[in-house]
Amino acid sequence: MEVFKDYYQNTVKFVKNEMYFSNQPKHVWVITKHKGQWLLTKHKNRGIEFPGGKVEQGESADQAAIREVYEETGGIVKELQFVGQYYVDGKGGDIVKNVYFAQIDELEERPHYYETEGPILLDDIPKNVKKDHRYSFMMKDKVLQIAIKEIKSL
Ligand SMILES: Nc1nc2c([nH]c(=O)n2[C@H]2C[C@H](O)[C@@H](COP(=O)(O)OP(=O)(O)OP(=O)(O)O)O2)c(=O)[nH]1
Repeated sequence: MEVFKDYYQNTVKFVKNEMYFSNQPKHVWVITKHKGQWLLTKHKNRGIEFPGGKVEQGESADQAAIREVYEETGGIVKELQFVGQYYVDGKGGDIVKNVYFAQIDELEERPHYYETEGPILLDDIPKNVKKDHRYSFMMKDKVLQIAIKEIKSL
């Protein structure tokens, strides 16, 4: 287990490859790649981040991951790989979130992208992402680093 502080100084506990905290997590986050580029979205309030959101009633976490990627980027998930799960007792209460990696083949243009402004493609995630106000708080803690390290080893 890796334990660290998030952007808001809340303690995050991350466990790789295992649904350690809950087998019915309520949140998902998906690190996505499209043709060699990172595929992100621009949340209207939080800024640039990988797609994700809440698991809806009657939906599995995996289904939510595929749906959120499509809603927020237009990306059609070809393959979804589970990376790990984390727990944070954060602002707004305690949450458990599944983190995935998804390879996207096809990017469909959509009339709207829910609470986001749609897809953002990047060759690289900037090194100074923590200090860059254009990026969401979700991009500013160790979850991203752990996930990217795991993805490179897949
Ligand atoms: N690292 C961290 N994450 C947090 C904290 N509090 C908190 O709600 N989160 C996560 C859970 C959610 O993914 C996100 C809050 O977003 P939200 O409630 O607006 O929901 P969302 O946009 O992700 O979901 P959706 O409406 O697209 O379904 O941030 C916290 O204190 N630290």
